[in-house]
Amino acid sequence: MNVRIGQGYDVHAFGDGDHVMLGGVRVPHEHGVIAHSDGDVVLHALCDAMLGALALGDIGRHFPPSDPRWKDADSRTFLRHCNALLRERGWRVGNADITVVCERPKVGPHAEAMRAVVADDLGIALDEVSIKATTSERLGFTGRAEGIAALAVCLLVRDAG
Ligand SMILES: Nc1ccn([C@@H]2O[C@H](COP(=O)(O)O)[C@@H](O)[C@H]2O)c(=O)n1
Ligand SMILES: C[C@@]1(CO)OP(=O)(O)OP(=O)(O)OC[C@H]1O
Repeated sequence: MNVRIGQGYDVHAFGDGDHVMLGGVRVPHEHGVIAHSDGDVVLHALCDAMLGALALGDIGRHFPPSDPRWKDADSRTFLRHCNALLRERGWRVGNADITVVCERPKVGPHAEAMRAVVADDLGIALDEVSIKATTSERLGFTGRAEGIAALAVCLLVRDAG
């Protein structure tokens, strides 16, 4: 079996609003995020990890922020597109591990729903998707609750043939 590895990172600043989208799940919060799309840092970081594993560029190359088609877009559209790019090349995500960094909102209560969305969109098993969270102990921009960040690592697998 052939394998590839990729990593991704995304940040969005908090702004006006009453929820954030995380892993395709609407999470109530006292702020929204400032973004061209729905600003889902979990899915953006994961897309970048998947694209990076095959050296296919980054999310901004595939979905330019200058393109009005992606205004307020559902980031699951990006995830499914990236997954299709891998699948048509014979690859699939073997597993993905994602960490969300923010003081608030609490991610834990929503993590299982996020895992289910990601596993469904990638067509992989639930136990192949991990979503974790940490604060940054009130340090830095996440610690001051100015924004939210996510880091993703994924392994791609392909049957040797
Ligand atoms: N936004 C967050 C941040 C953290 N958690 C959960 O709390 C645990 C402790 O966080 P520390 O930063 O103090 O280590 C962490 O392991 C998560 O389980 C969370 O759900 N949402
Ligand atoms: C997702 C895109 C879509 O236009 O815009 P944003 O929602 O602003 O998110 P970002 O993480 O900055 O990635 C760039 C773009 O691809």
